[in-house]
Amino acid sequence: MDKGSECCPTHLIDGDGTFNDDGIEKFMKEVKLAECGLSYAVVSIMGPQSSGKSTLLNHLFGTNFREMDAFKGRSQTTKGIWMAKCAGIEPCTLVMDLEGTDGRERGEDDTAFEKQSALFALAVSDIVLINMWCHDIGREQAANKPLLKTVFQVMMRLFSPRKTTLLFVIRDKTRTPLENLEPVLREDIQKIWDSVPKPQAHKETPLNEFFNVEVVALSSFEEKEEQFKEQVASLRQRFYHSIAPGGLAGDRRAVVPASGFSFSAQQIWKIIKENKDLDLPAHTVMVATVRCEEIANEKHASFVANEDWCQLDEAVQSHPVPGFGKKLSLILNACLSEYDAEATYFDEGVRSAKQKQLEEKLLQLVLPAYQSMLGHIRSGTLDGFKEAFDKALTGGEGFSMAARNCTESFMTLFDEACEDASVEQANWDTSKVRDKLRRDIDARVAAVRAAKLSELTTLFETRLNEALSGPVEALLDGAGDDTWPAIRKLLWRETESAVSKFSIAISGFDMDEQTKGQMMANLEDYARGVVEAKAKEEAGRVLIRMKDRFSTLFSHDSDSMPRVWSAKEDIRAITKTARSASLKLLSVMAAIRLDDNADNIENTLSLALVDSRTGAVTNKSTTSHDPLASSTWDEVPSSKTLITPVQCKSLWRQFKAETEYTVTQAIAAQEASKSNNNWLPPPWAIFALVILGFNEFMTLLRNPLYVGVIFVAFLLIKALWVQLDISGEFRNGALPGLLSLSTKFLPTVMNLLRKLAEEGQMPATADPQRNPPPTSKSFQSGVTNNGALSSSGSSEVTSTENGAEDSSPSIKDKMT
Ligand SMILES: Nc1nc2c(ncn2[C@@H]2O[C@H](COP(=O)(O)OP(=O)(O)OP(=O)(O)O)[C@@H](O)[C@H]2O)c(=O)[nH]1
Repeated sequence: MDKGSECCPTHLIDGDGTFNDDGIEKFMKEVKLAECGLSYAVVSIMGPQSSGKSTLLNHLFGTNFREMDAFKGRSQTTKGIWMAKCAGIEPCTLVMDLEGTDGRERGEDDTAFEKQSALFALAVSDIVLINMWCHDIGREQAANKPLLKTVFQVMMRLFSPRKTTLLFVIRDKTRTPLENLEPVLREDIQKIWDSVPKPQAHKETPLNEFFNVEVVALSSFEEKEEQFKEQVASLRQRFYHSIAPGGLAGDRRAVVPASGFSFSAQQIWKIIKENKDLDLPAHTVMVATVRCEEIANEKHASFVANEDWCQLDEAVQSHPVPGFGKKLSLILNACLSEYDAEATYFDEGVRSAKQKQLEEKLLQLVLPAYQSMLGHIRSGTLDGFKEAFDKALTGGEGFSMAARNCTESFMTLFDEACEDASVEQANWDTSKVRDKLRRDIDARVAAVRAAKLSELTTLFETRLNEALSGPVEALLDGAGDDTWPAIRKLLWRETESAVSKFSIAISGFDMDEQTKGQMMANLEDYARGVVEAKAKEEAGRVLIRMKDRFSTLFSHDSDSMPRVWSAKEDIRAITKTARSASLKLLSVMAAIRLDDNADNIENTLSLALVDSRTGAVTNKSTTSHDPLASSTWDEVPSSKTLITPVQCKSLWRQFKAETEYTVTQAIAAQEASKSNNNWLPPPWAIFALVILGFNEFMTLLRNPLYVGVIFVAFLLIKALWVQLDISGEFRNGALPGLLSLSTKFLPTVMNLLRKLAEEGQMPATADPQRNPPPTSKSFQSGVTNNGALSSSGSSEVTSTENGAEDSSPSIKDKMT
């Protein structure tokens, strides 16, 4: 017999009924029971004390249970329950050596432990060996009868018990063949079965529904050791593949997977100790629940510590991980597969429920990482969209087309990326993230659209501003009858052109007609606004413009040459024309006329401010009705009024006051011109003088002395004329001129004579070469010097001289 490798038996339950938790765990690890799944069997042996049970097990299974020393006498060696692994038997077979029954050590009445251990053995074992002496068969007082009774009684306490094989091992068989012994034994067993009180449900249940009864007889180990060993070797064969169909083991209902064996045994013993009934199927579920839970927790913990998962989790915090879904699914699958592999033999319902729980727990654990991944995908897609959209717009693609194409392609990219990130085990919904992305993309499109439209609007507004401001200003500057029609024409033309170009420019923005119409209307309004603003601006400068226009027309003739206020100029008519032109300007500036509505402003103004019959300004304050005493014009809305009637009146008054001086100056200049030009006698008098004075004139010409005297007299008179500023004195009238001259005449003559005397004395005292005698030229310059001297002595004279120069160029001409 091949005993294989022996290992030390473990004391599973001690004599006091204490379960050896640590011992069984250690034992399970030693024999690697957890790896066996359902491929293991449990055998236990019961029987009277010192009936050679340990001896049989050691020979049968190659175990190392303590045997009683034959030479020391029959006393109890096995206390409680021991467990060992059978050597060299497949599948893995565990064997339990139970404390012998009927022991003197516990006393006659202490059968509690016997019952408990019997129930434990029946609950845990597939095969129960019942060791009995051959000579007990058929005996009324057989040692194993109470044992069998106990076995059958406790069997009733197992709900839906598994069918256990009871292998009766008849020890020290006699010459009586087994064929004769077995029926007697079975009869004994049946009798005991019948005598056992059963619950109502099992009153009629036959023995073979609970037990497979097998019988084997062995020779005495002590007397016929060789035969004993041979028979044991033969019996051992029956334990090979005991759990296979038709094997020695009973049915395998409610069998606990090997990894749950220790826990199951522990719980069964606990229940037995508490003297409760043992519901094996419920127990199996309980064991499965606990074990599956344990396995699931172990797998969860190992997943948390899994290196691949940790790396993936860390990576996804900072950046998107390509193939995230596949990688995570693989790690999850590996973990769940490990769970399945370990929990596979436990109750199906419990196992799958726990697997689901584990899966949920794991998915809960990885959810934040998945969400991070989705966040990366969303933000990455949005960034990509922005870039592609901007590029498409820069590349000249139409706005709507670019928005649609980019949106579609990037939503598809998002869906693909989500697919790549999706975890096989989870059915997570990405619609919320997708919706958010869609909203972000739409918001971006809307923002870009608003910016582009605003850009376009600003561009067209700037163009309109440039196209309208200058020309409108120029048109208003030359205010006339055609000003507003021309402005209207300009406005219409520029607006039409701008609106049609704007319409083409915004056609790519896929806008509804209403919005489009509104935008074009806004542009039109803007154009009108530009014109109106310009008109307002010009209206603010109307007084300056009026004065400019007045002075331009007043001071320049029809050829734009500066006027000389000679006598022939009609100042009154010129003033009237210039004022009318200024009034025209005022009437043009008074209101905005972009709507081609006729108004009566010009007429009202000219009637109210200029009296056409007399050409003089009418003083309306004296009349009963003043059409300008109003703040609105008839037929002109106040929004279109630039200068109200009252303001016009006030402006006109100011204008008049400020231009009056110019007119006065002109009149004065003309008067001066007239008086300057009147010093010569009339032509007929000159003609008469020539005719009548011809003889005297000829006499003078014939006598050079006369000519010299006349010349000196002329010079003297001329000097006096200049000194006395005779033309200047008479400018203010004849009488004031005569009075002024009468007071100045004598001193001036005296002064002249004194100068002449001084000049006459000089040749006698001075070097005649350095001071030559005065010639006619030096005398003339002396006159000039006198004038200069006089000017230094009398500012009045200087101003008079200057005045003469200014007002009478003819005098100047004569002087030169
Ligand atoms: N007559 C007889 N004696 C045997 C046989 N086998 C073993 N013995 C003897 O019986 C005595 C008890 O043997 P164990 O194997 O210790 O018996 P046990 O039933 O395990 O004893 P406990 O564990 O104390 O209940 C030993 O002295 C053995 O030599 C047998 O087949 N026939």
